[in-house]
Amino acid sequence: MTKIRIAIQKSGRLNEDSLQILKDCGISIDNGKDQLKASSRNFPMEVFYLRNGDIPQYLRDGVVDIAIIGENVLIEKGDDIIVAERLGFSKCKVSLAVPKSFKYTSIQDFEGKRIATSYPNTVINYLKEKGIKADLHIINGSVEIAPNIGLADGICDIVSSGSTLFKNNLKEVEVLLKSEAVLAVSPSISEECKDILKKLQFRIQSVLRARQSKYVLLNAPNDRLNEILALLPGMRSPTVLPLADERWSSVHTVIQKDTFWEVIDELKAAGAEGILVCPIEKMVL
Ligand SMILES: Nc1ncnc2c1ncn2[C@@H]1O[C@H](COP(=O)(O)OP(=O)(O)OP(=O)(O)O)[C@@H](O)[C@H]1O
Ligand SMILES: O=P(O)(O)OC[C@H]1O[C@H](OP(=O)(O)OP(=O)(O)O)[C@H](O)[C@@H]1O
Ligand SMILES: [Mg+2]
Repeated sequence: MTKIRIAIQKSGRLNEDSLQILKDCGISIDNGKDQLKASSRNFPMEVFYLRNGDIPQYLRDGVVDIAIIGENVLIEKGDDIIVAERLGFSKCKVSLAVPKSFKYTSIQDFEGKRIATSYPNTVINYLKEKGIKADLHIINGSVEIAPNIGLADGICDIVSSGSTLFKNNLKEVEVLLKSEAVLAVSPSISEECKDILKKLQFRIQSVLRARQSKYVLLNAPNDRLNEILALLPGMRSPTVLPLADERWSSVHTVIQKDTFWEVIDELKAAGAEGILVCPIEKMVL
């Protein structure tokens, strides 16, 4: 039986969330400690645990069919590789930063300067677009320390909370790209694996949709029901059920997690009571 070969990060920031999304898709993986390859018991899938930075090459060579990888790494090393899904975790930016004391005015300030980075292609392409020439100093980690030890005038690296920049007396001056974990596909994926990928994407989409939504139940006084319903954008329209007390109804619907607090305040103001907000496990449209 054909199995789709998926690469996920062996250890690091993407590992746990990558395994979690597969688990939420109902895919169980037999995972022996220190195993570099594992199989699923209930889905035609083989998992390869690899370094994030090596994954674009494995996709290109067809050693794996798909991968969960930081989009920033794909942009740096695999712009020929297709993104099938954006997965919504490991969100970060790739940015240029300079010492706080540097009076930065524009990208022109990087002309002739030394930039330390682990993302040379990303930096070169960005500077080329802006017509700037700079010297790149390629290092694999602890990039933020480079200006403090006299190795570079500025850096280009991942920024998330900004605390690493802050601790190293640096400030972000240009955002080159925004990234998140993505499901990437090998250019040489077989037709059989494409069918398995379709099934996986269907599951991933249901999981991601559910993660973004909440199931809301509330009691509404009938004389203000229309006002309350107008506040609730449901999947189709809210479900309204009569309560034993005929002056009240029970309203069920799904709302976006992001709009949750705003809507809740408005619902309370409109007379809703006993509001329950529940997580949703899967959401199939
Ligand atoms: N601080 C952060 N906040 C959010 N996402 C991040 C952060 N740092 C890295 N990432 C994302 O997670 C990915 C993996 O980062 P991590 O530091 O675990 O691995 P790495 O050392 O770059 O890769 P490798 O697996 O090749 O050793 C990055 O490519 C990026 O997409
Ligand atoms: O803006 P922040 O929230 O501080 O995150 C940014 C930092 O996170 C990453 O490093 P990581 O912790 O993964 O260490 P690494 O250099 O060993 O990969 C990245 O390389 C930055 O240094
Ligand atoms: Mg890192």
